[in-house]
Parts: sequence; structure tokens; C-alpha cells
Amino acid sequence: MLATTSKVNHTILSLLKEEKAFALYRLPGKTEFHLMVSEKNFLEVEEMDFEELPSGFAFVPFDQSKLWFLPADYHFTSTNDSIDLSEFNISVCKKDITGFQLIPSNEDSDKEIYMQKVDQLVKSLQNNVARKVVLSRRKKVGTLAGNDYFSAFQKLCKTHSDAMVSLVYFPEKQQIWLGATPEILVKQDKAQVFTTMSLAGTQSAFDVNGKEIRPIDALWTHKEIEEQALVGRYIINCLKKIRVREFEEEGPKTVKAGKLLHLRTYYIIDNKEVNYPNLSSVMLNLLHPTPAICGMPKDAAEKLLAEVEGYDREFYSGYLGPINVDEESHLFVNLRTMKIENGEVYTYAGGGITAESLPGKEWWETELKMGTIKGAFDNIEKL
Ligand SMILES: C=C(O[C@H]1C=CC=C(C(=O)O)[C@@H]1O)C(=O)O
Repeated sequence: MLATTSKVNHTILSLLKEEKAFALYRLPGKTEFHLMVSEKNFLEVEEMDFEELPSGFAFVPFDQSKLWFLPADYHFTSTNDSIDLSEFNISVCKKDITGFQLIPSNEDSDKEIYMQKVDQLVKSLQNNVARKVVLSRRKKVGTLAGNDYFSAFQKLCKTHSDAMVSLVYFPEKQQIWLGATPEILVKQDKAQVFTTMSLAGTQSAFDVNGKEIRPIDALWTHKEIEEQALVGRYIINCLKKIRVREFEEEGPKTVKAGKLLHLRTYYIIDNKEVNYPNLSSVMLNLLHPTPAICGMPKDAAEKLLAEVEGYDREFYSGYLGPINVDEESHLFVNLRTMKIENGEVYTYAGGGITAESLPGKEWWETELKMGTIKGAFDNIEKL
């Protein structure tokens, strides 16, 4: 393979070598990417308080056991393969860049076990223990060959223009997380407009003949419509708790996320009108974990997951994103993501289980979702 050069990738390799925490990200619909680097590593904060925190990047595990925040000691923005590092004291690594390939592992499929778990949950849900539980799994898909993280990132940016694409290095655990998430958790823009979304229901964006389904032609089952409506009701309940009644609801609408279709509704609040102090931080505390990643009611779903799921989600389905950058904050649910640890690659996916779920279909849905992030590799393992 021909070695290529890339200024940004050489910077990434230097940061990895020097074990310096960083977050590289590109927001949905934007062309520029951002690289944030801290001298101090990720800091543990007590609260994700948008009013108090400086400019930086939030990176929080699903269980919120620790709230990590990367202060943007250095923040570079660019649209191409050049970043101006003159003020940043780092000796740039000149290693050859050797692609980004997955060497698939021959691990046994956990299909049967996953389907048994779905079955077990469906029985609990039929007995009204909860209404919905989002069961997930982690799959070790292989080992990483190559070191071209930036090309993988750029590839995801190109194929997922509506996603938040990110590459985060978390030195404490020596983990790299690469993802392309379609789900906004909390967004607060310059004009003080707050946005969150209900995103749920999944189907392939291609029919059985491989022809692309236009979002407008997508048909949804009762199970999927209900699954997404539950997330919406949960969001409205959070707003009720803080007595915010003036909000706009846009949707549900079918939207494309890579090779998948979802149902999405936006909830938008103009905080210039509502004037709710610290709205984003308060809503963040109320929202996470939403029924798009946990379940409904929350406590019952958490209990069922603790009994059935059987692994630590770590940063998958936690949240991440920039806070107080150019007077805006954009937090996303960490979905369609992979973890690279000791050269091993793990993908993650979950799906909403209701009393109507069919185990085989739920399994297939997680396979499809994992396919999204595998698109970052040069050689895509066939699904
Ligand atoms: C939990 C995931 O997706 C969520 C977001 C959209 C659709 C979902 C679903 O159809 O179940 C999930 O709620 C995941 O990608 O791992």
C-alpha cells in the first residue's frame, strides 16, 4: 500500500503518541471540522453547566458515573487538510500513513443470546413491567490495521452530512471513539433557541431489491410509530416538569441517517420568549437517558437493562459534543459509534423493544445499525 501524507493525521498520531486528550468533530450540515486539544486531559466536572463551563467538549458515559469535559485549551478549525499549529507546542510525528482497515475477527455470533434476551424482555413488557426497553449489544468486530484516522473521519463526514461526526481520544482508558450520530440531545444556538429531538423507529433505506426507499414513501408499523411517540411524550413531560409550555413541535417525519430511515420529531423552544434560566443544563439533566436509548418508564427500564443486558456500555449511548463554542452548544447521543482499544475494534447498537417485538427482526436491526460505522473502514466486512 502507498503511504500518504496528511497534516491533520500526523497531528492526530502525535497526540495519540503523547497521550494528549483531543476531540475532532464536524457538526451536521457543516463543512468545517474542529480539533480541540487540552493540556490537562479530560476533567471530571460535577455538572454539565452551560452557564459556568468554558469552551470545550463534553464526553459522558451512558451511566453518567463521571461527567468528562475537555477544556478547549487549543481549538483549531479548518475545512481541508491543514491546521495552523504554530501556537501549539507539539512535535509532529512523521510516521507513514497506512490506511484504515478492519481485520475481521472470527468471534462466534451472539445472535442466539441476543434473541433470548429480547424474548425475555418481551415477556416482561407483556406483563406490563415497562412499556419499552432499549436493549443493546457490543460486538468485537476485529482488529484495526493502519493508522489513517483522519481519512476514516473524513469518509464519515462525506457519507453522513447530517450527522455529528467525531473522533475522540480518551487517554485515561486509552480508548479512541469514532462515530457518526444522527441524534441531537440538547442544542442551544446563538439566538438562544433550544432544540431536542425524538428519534426512534428504524428501517433500511433500501427495499428487498436494493432500490433506495424515498423517506416520503416509507411505511411504518404500529410498533415503530408507538416507539417514537413514547420518546416524544417523555420529552414533553420533561418540559411540563419545568413548566415550559411554549414549544414548537416539528414532525414526526421520516429522515435518512446513512443507510437507515428513522422517525424524527423536533422540539424547539425560543428561550428569548420563555426566558428560562439555564434551560439547556436543566433539560439535559431531565432528558438523559431518554427512551430512545433506555426505555419507559425510566426506572423500570434501567432495572430491566441491569438484569438483562450484561455488559458495560461505557461511552456508547452516553452523550458528547462541544459546549460554549462560538456561543453555541451541541450535545448528541453517542450512537453509531466504535471503540478502538488496544487495536481491537468494537461496535455497538441497540433497538427499542416493546411487547410487539420480534427477536429476529431486532437482531437484524442492530446489525444494520452497526453497519453504519463500519463504513469508516477501507474494506467493509459484508453484513
Ligand atoms: C439505540 C440506537 O438507536 C436509537 C436511535 C434511533 C432509533 C432507534 C430504534 O429504532 O430503536 C434507537 O432508539 C442505536 O443506534 O444504537
